[in-house]
Amino acid sequence: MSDAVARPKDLPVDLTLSESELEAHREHITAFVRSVVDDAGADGAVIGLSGGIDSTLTAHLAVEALGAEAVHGLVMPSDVNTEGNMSDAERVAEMLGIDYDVVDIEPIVDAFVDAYPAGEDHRMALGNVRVRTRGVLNYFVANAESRIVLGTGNRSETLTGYYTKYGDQAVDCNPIGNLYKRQVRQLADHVGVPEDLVEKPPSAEMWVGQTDEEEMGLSYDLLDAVLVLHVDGPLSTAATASTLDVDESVIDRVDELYATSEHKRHMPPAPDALSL
Ligand SMILES: Nc1ncnc2c1ncn2[C@@H]1O[C@H](COP(=O)(O)OP(=O)(O)OC[C@H]2O[C@@H]([n+]3cccc(C(=O)O)c3)[C@H](O)[C@@H]2O)[C@@H](O)[C@H]1O
Ligand SMILES: Nc1ncnc2c1ncn2[C@@H]1O[C@H](COP(=O)(O)OP(=O)(O)OP(=O)(O)O)[C@@H](O)[C@H]1O
Ligand SMILES: [Mg+2]
Repeated sequence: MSDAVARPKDLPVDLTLSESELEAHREHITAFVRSVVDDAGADGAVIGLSGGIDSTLTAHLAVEALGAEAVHGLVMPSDVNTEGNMSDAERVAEMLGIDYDVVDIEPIVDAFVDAYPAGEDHRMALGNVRVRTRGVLNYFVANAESRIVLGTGNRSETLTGYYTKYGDQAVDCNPIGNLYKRQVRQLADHVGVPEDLVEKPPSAEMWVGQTDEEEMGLSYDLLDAVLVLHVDGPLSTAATASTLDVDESVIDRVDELYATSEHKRHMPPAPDALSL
């Protein structure tokens, strides 16, 4: 694990949900998924399966909500995904008993690079193309099979903008969108997701070796604590830093992620109507 990741021990903020609270979230989320599908008049849902905890938990709850026959999984490997994650994604589909397809996205990504060769060496731009390509495939299936696209965004990602605009956030709903990352792990454990998947380090897998915590520079547990106390909560920068026993620069970093991602949490703006 990199030294650049701020990871204090024994954080004094406890996000742990009780068993009855976890059960309440489970029922609330499954009811939500059912109502989104019903209100849309859709026949079911489609979800991208990455082998990560967000998609694993969301797929699990979708099957509880809709039944396995109503959920279609897409496993979409690229050249930068590990085989372990892709086989975990297939394992999840098989465990849940859902239909799934494996679609290699690299030829599609290659077509984008052929169309715009100057982008090839831009790691982030190319990673975002991989993410957006999966979004296009999700909607291809959703349109053709009358399904809604299930997103897997959680509150920690939403508040930091840690997703690709019109990529993995291009979805019809985010069932786990109100849970901080730590609570995602807890709920996954509660509903019976295997421990190795619950404990796996989160990765966007947009390039080889990427991990969320290294890129953001702080652990999810610390990030979640700052979000709860300061971004969602009432504490000042100084009070949050003092409560968590971290440097104020950590809080500033989270504030910066929150502020610079504001545009991702809104519909694209247009000028005010001009009355002539
Ligand atoms: N102020 C502003 N107002 C309106 N639009 C603004 C803007 N600033 C940038 N933009 C637009 O947004 C674009 C940048 O946003 P975007 O394309 O999303 O790209 P960006 O935010 O630069 O990168 C995506 C971030 O999300 C992470 N990610 C992506 C996908 C999945 C996961 C995961 O956890 O699985 C994580 C990824 O590692 C990276 O840190 C700019 O090119 C511009 O078009
Ligand atoms: N190779 C892939 N195949 C299919 N879907 C993918 C793939 N990579 C990413 N996705 C989709 O994009 C979503 C966002 O990725 P993200 O990494 O945030 O979540 P995750 O992989 O489920 O969990 P973790 O944060 O633990 O890695 C995934 O939940 C999944 O729906
Ligand atoms: Mg992932």
